[in-house]
Amino acid sequence: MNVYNQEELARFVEEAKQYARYGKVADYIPALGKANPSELSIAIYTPDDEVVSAGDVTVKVTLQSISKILALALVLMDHGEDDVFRKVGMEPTGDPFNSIAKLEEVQPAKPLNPMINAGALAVTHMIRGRSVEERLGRLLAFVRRLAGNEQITYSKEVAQSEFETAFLNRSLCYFLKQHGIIDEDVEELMDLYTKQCAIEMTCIDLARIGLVFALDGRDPHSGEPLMPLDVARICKTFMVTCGMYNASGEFAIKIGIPAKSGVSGGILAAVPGRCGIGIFGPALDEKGNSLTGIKLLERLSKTYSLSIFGGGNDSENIYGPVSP
Ligand SMILES: NC(=O)CC[C@H](N)C(=O)O
Repeated sequence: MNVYNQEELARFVEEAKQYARYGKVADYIPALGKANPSELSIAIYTPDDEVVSAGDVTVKVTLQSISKILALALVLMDHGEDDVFRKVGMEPTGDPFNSIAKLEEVQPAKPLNPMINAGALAVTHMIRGRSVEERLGRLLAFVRRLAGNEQITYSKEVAQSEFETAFLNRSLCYFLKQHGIIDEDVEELMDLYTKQCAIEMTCIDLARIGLVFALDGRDPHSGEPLMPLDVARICKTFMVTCGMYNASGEFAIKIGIPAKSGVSGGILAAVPGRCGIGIFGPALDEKGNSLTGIKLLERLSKTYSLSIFGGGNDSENIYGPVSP
C-alpha cells in the first residue's frame, strides 16, 4: 500500500488552492498569461512504479526554468564537470532569475550558477549537435527517456511567444558573447533556449523525471542508468541551493526537498530514494515560484516527513488563517 493517499492528496490540493488569489500568472511571456491561476495538479511517483495524483493531471505545463536542470544533466554528460564549470559557477546569487547585476562582479566574467538565466544560456550553448534542430532533438530524446514518454515535445506557441519578447535574455547572451562564454549566433541560441523552455508535459511526466533524480539517475522501471550518479548528485545539489531562485534558502528550511521551479507554475521535486513529485500551479509569488505549489509541497513535506534535512511530522495546521 502506498503511503500517499489519493483522498488526502485531493484535500491538500483544495487547501492550497485557496492561496491562488494571492498569486499571479506570468505574462512577460504572453502565451503563459493564458493559464488559469486556480489550476493546481500534482502527481507523486514512487519507486514501485505507482502514481498517486490529484487535480487535472491531463493539463500540460511548459518546463520553462525546470528545463535548466535537464539541459545541465545533458551537458555534464556531453562535456564533463570540468569543462562545464569553466563556463558557469556553482554559487547561489540571491538575485532574481533574470538579473544581469552579478555578471559584472565576477572576474573573469562567468554566470554564478546554471539555474539563473545567464548560466542556463551558457549551458544551453553547450548542448552538442551540428544545428539547433539536432541539439533540440538530443535534449528531447533525453527528456523522453527520463519521463518514459515518447510523445513529449515542445509548444510552438509558447516558444514563439518567448522568442518574440526575450529582450533581456538576448542582452544576457550578448554579454556572455562579449566575454567569450558563448561563441554562437545569439538568435540561434535564443531559438534553442526558447524551444527548450517550451518543452511541455503533464505533472505525471514531471514526477517520473523527479523520481529518476531521486533514484540517483536510474530508470524506475528497468533500473538502467539514464545518467551517471554524479550527474544526478550535482543536479539535486543545484536544486537545493538554487532551484527556487532567490527563495531557495527559505524553501530549504520550510520544505527541504531538492526541487526546480519554472515561471509556468511547474515544480519538479526529487525526494532522494523515496519519490518524484510533479506539480502544476500557475499562480506565482513575487519571486516567480508557484505559490500554490509551494503551499502544497510544504503540506506534503510536513505530513510525510520528506525534508532531506530531517525533522518530523508536524500535526499543527500550517495553513492557519488564509493570508499571503
Ligand atoms: N524562471 C523561469 O522559468 C524563466 C524561464 C523563461 N523561459 C525565461 O528565460 O525567462
